[in-house]
Amino acid sequence: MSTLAVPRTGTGEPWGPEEFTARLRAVPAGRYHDRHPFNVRMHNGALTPAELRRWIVNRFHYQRHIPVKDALILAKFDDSALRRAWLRRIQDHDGVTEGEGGIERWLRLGEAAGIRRSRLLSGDEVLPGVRLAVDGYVNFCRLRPALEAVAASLTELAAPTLMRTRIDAFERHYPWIEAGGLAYFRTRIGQGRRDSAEALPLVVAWARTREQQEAAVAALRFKCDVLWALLDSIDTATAADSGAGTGTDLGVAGDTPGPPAPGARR
Ligand SMILES: O=C(O)c1cc(C(=O)O)c2c(n1)C(=O)C(=O)c1cc(C(=O)O)[nH]c1-2
Repeated sequence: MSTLAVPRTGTGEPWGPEEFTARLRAVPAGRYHDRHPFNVRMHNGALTPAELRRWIVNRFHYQRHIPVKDALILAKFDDSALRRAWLRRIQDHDGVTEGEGGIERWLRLGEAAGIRRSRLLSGDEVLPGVRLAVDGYVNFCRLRPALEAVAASLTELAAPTLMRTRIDAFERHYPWIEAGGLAYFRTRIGQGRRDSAEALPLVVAWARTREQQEAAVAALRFKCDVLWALLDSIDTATAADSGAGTGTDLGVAGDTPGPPAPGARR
């Protein structure tokens, strides 16, 4: 796992809170997935409907696992206030009642793009690399200490800006997606800000030794790699389409799903 590959000296004096915070912030500033070629093409309006639909289908796999990894993190806390705060994250995605929450909003995004919710829910078209990236994140949160699992969520420091860029890009370049479908992204701007503003002081307070601080920075790097690898996988499927010259649209609403993406799990 990449966290093990990151050298940890752990021998130095701990960084002061300001330096540590700056080092944490520098991670997504340098390697967040907003720079990934697939996202760059999305923002430039260069994606075909088939490519955008493939992204929506595959990103749903990430979305539906966020409350799972948050439940694993919650189980590590021995403090009621912390558990309450983390429970809210789960509710942000699952809703408090049926028909609410981020997962429901993502399903509506799919519908706004012409993808039936049953196709998202089936998971049939999730690419192998996307499965591995998401498993990697969930298992990281399962196995690593709370400090590192919470530090990994700090990619959200960069997410609100990306959400704004994405909303602008969708409105400008992909008007065939019904406007109501963008509610997921609009809601996440505030939630991402609040989540990262809450998590950052926890990480700064919990990491008392240099080794813990370095582990937190490594966790955040690992999470950036998860997001990057996820897009690599989607991008490779896109490249395979172009190579085959098909440009097959896998996502149009209909009772019969299109053929699976190249490399998709059958
Ligand atoms: O669309 C994106 O680019 C993006 C990125 C991230 C992120 O940075 O991890 C999250 C989300 N979206 C998101 O919607 C979301 O709910 C979320 C939760 C978390 C997390 O690690 O706890 N990251 C993200």
